[in-house]
Amino acid sequence: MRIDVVSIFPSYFDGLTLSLLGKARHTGLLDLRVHDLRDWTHDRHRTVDDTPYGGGAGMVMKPEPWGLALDEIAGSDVSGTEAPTFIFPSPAGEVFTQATARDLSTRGHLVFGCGRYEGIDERVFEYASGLGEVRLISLGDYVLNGGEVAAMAMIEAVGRLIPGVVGNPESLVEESHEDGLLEYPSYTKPSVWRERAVPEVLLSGNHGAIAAWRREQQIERTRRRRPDLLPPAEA
Ligand SMILES: COc1cccc(Cn2ccc3ccc(-c4cc(N)[nH]n4)cc32)c1
Repeated sequence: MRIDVVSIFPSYFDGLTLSLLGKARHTGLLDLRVHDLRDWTHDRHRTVDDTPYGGGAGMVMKPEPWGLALDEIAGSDVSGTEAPTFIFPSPAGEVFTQATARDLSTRGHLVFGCGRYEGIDERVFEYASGLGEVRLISLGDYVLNGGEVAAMAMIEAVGRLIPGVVGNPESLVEESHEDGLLEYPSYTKPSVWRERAVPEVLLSGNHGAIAAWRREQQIERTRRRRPDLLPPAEA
């Protein structure tokens, strides 16, 4: 998979050289390219923003640099297999879920456009829809200062689903949200820690009992913390 990121703060993404995604980049499983939007400006001050038409507080990101950036990135996709999917983090977008991550992980080329200020000129999204699918995606119902943190989270959630990135694919199945429920509690040695013992069933070697206990824990946790996720049968 190829992922391009466009931002006025490209160093935000230095963290993606570490750990599993860093390894995936090194082995070629993930082709991640980070771009500075100011590279597509042509004035002395490398201007990317201006005042909003209609008035209002703050500044809006100018469409010209974005149009040049998206044209170059979309045009550089030599695989030519499919058009890129453009993802713009936005407080006004669809909410990102594990299902969104699974969907995006099946695509060949993602382009993340990270806005700042009060957002990006709306015509950029309209223009990008002529280059590929456009998705405005929110990380959740809270306000960030820009799209970079949201893009980092989405890139990690999508990147780890690429076959080969996470060593043991089984670990992708049993985790929270994969089966719609929150994951069960985990324990490791020592079996007693500060007078707190590991649940006996986990030491029993009875795999059927362990699986049943874990499922019950998932349902109980989901009922307590995220009743909205409970399937009707378990409500
Ligand atoms: C109402 O508050 C805002 C209205 C407009 C713009 C901004 C700041 N901002 C600029 C670009 C940008 C991209 C994403 C997000 C964002 C995503 C999520 N889940 N929260 N916030 C916020 C962004 C704040």
